[in-house]
Amino acid sequence: MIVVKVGGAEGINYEAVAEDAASLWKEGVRLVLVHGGSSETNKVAEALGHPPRFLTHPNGMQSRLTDRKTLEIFEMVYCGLVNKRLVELLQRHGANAVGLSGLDGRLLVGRRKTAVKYVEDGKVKVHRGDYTGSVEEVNTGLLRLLLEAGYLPVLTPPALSYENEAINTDGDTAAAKVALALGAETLVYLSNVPGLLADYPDEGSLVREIPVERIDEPEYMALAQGRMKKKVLGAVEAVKGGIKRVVFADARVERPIRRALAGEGTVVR
Ligand SMILES: Nc1ncnc2c1ncn2[C@@H]1O[C@H](COP(=O)(O)OP(=O)(O)OP(=O)(O)O)[C@@H](O)[C@H]1O
Repeated sequence: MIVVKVGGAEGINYEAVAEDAASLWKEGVRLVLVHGGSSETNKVAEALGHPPRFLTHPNGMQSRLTDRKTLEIFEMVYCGLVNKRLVELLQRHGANAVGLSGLDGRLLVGRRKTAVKYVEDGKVKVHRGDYTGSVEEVNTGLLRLLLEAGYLPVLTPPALSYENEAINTDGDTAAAKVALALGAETLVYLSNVPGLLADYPDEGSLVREIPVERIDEPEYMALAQGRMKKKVLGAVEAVKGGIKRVVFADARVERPIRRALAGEGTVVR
């Protein structure tokens, strides 16, 4: 079983991702796709006159401020535009794909974080009423039902809170939870870069391998900084949880999944 998370940054070759996923599928490889949609969401939000806002948390991480209107725009893009684009392309390439959000059949359930701490002008403040949260449970029964019946699931945030509200949740973490819950051997993260870059955006600085047992060494700790911190630490956690390897690879190329499986990109194991 392979879980592939398709990032939502500019430049993703959806056609190539779908063609590759469908051909693997037809060869009998069991596959679940999870996708993002961040850059399209930003564009649609601008166009609808509700521009994106981001909060910087005390630990330096950033997240999208998600009020009710933002959540609705997020759903339009993730569950609508991006999910259906992938399902259509997969169907065109012969895979019987089914697109589902975390809400459908309680596929991804988690805790809503209504009060979010953020930093502004050097001060820690609290933003209330946010529709964000993290996935804690995956409905593997529903996923197995689909997989066993020959469908290719295409999953997207939002998740469902315990109070049955939609919550914006991080796609990378959701993909890791799905991979762990299904006992996948490989988790692939595709985005618009060749993998993890030690000196972003210099593509020549691609990190080929991160051995999890050496993550505490300064050379590897240095990689777990800024925007990449969540990705690196999330991958380490996934491997520690039982996934054999996590590969960060390029989604701008032909056959992106096969290349990742061949070890092109950053391999965390
Ligand atoms: N050190 C780094 N190595 C690689 N990529 C980096 C690094 N620092 C920042 N990035 C950026 O991180 C982004 C991660 O891509 P990804 O598509 O997963 O975005 P995302 O915001 O997680 O998308 P979504 O939330 O829609 O899934 C890339 O677009 C890349 O440009």
